[in-house]
Amino acid sequence: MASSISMRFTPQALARPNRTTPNSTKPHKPKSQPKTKTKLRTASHGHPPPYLSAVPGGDATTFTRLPPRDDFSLSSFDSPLQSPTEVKLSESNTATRRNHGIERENDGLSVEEEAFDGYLGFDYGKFDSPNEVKLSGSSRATQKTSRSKIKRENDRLSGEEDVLDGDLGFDYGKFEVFEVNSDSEYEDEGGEVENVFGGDRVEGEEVKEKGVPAVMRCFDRAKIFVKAGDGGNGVVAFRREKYVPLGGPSGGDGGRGGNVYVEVDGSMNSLLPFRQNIHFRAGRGQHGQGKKQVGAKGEDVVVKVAPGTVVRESVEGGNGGEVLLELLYPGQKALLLPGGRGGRGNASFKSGTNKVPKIAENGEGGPEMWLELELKLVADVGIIGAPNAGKSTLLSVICAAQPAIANYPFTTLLPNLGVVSFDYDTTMVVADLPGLLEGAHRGFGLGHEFLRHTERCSALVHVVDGSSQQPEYEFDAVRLELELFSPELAEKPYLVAYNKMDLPEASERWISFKERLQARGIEPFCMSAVKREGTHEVICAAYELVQKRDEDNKEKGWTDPVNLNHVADMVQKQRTAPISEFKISHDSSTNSWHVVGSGLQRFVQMTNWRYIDSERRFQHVLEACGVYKSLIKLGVKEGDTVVVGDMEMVWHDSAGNSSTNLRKRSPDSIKWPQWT
Ligand SMILES: Nc1nc2c(ncn2[C@@H]2O[C@H](COP(=O)(O)OP(=O)(O)OP(=O)(O)O)[C@@H](O)[C@H]2O)c(=O)[nH]1
Ligand SMILES: [Mg+2]
Repeated sequence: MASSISMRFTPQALARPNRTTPNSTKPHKPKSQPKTKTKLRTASHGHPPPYLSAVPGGDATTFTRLPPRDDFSLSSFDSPLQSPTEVKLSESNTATRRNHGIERENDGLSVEEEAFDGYLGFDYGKFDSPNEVKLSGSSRATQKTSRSKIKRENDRLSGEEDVLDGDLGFDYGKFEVFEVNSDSEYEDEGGEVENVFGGDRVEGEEVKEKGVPAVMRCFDRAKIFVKAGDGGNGVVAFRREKYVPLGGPSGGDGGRGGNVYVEVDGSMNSLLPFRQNIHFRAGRGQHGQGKKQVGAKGEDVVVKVAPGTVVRESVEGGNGGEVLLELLYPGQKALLLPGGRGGRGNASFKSGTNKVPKIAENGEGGPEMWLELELKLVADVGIIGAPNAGKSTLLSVICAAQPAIANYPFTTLLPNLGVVSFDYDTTMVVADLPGLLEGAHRGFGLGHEFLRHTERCSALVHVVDGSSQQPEYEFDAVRLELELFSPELAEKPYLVAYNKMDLPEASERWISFKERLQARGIEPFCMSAVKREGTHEVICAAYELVQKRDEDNKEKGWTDPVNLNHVADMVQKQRTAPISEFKISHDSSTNSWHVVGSGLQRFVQMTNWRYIDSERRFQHVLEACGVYKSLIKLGVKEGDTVVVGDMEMVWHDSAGNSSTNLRKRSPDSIKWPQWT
């Protein structure tokens, strides 16, 4: 390819969520946000507890730590003086959470908040005073969802009032953060240890891990509910026509329920649309009608996802269950859940022995499940490194991508993709990831959230900031974070690119850095991304690693999973489970017997108890598949409760006519199966 393409997950995309549902075919209509004015409630009475009193001196490190993620709920938010605000993914306006008043007084520290909007970004560039926290934000007036005021007074500094243009997410663009010491804890004047960012942190307790704010989580993770359509019911009908006596049964079958598909939409680059729409239900089949008319099929539902989406079964309390699908390429379409079969009408039950059947089935229930979607970038090479190392600069000089570059950490908040073209045939996708901090695995910074995107990369380029105080320490810290995140990731082939060689401090340290790494068996590269020197060598070496990896994979016989419909196949297999496969368990305390088997369960669910013949058929099937025999063998007694599927029945020892052993309880006590 002569020209390079670049894709970028723009923060603006977060600020203006796409309101179209993934399965919608309607053109996108921007909806105006409701103008909710959220006035900040400040604790104006009395003095709130001191925020910080004194900052003990700490050893300066080359790393600047971000506060733990708990700071997204500043202690003032947790204050009992203020009404708690619930944040839900479904809420389009997340700004309400952030627009609560903050008022603190403190002897040693002033905290000033103006606005939270836009997206996450720490500005360490304005890193003035070691004991001052400033939170301020520029107004990104794309969606003025709410306006709030934060007034802050301080014993030393006069308060300042600012109007918030509440938007999605934080704008840390002008977020000035003081250098916190290693534990984000400070001793106040009384000598007590206090958590800077509020919360009930107990000494020695692990730093609470928290995800990024909802708006960012939605970018690459989502939880959705899918349900295939139920089948339509069959009906009992008889042909009535002039001059046609005894027209016979003519009840039609119900229609099949709609299927649930998952399709890769090349135009999507995030899972953000799932913020608005998380329930996907296929239509149910129509009921059958007289004249042997079969019900119409239910409408299918197509869940559209971005390329690189991993679909997992959601496990309660777990971190995602088994991987069901990995959808990498646009156009891939998987049948996930097939709709339920339509119930048969009485025309289908006509036989030589029963010419006037008064029986019809319910439609089969459509399966349903909660899914966890995770978007992983499909990149060949991932650029990793500490914040401000020059990762984005490297991406910008090797391809046409134009990521934001600035001289402060966390310029890159979301991964940037770029396509590097070597010649017409050879291209390579490179991802520039947000910077990694020491402690990232415990939730510091942003980079950790995006590390999983590198799981698909064949190789990593580790950019080291040569101008930092201790480049080797920086290198080791990032490597350690990789290992802590995932040992497999740390085993990926990588190369080290020592950057900013144009700066004298970097070139001075290069020789010692190189020698130390060589002693460890690593051959580092040096480059100046800004001057485009040495970058070509780095990227060519990365390409070689990618090629080598691909060849290794080919040798191992690695292939993409071909059958995308295997979940649907599994469902179908379960459906065809023979009715004679069941297990019986006995509860002696209640004298009840539970007959469990997926074939039987399905049979009970599809039995329409409104028709007398249905019950007769039910008894007959239970006898034929050996349930009666097994129960008698296990010692069932007169009056015992027998639960088959959802149906509760009572056992009667009736000699001779064994087919009526199981009878429904008196109408009041019957527990009817739930179909809806
Ligand atoms: N002198 C010099 N400066 C560089 C070089 N490469 C990058 N920079 C500067 O370093 C600063 C940070 O560069 P970025 O590319 O934004 O760094 P990054 O690693 O993407 O940073 P984050 O996205 O915040 O993690 C910018 O001011 C760049 O101009 C280089 O080779 N020489
Ligand atoms: Mg960057």
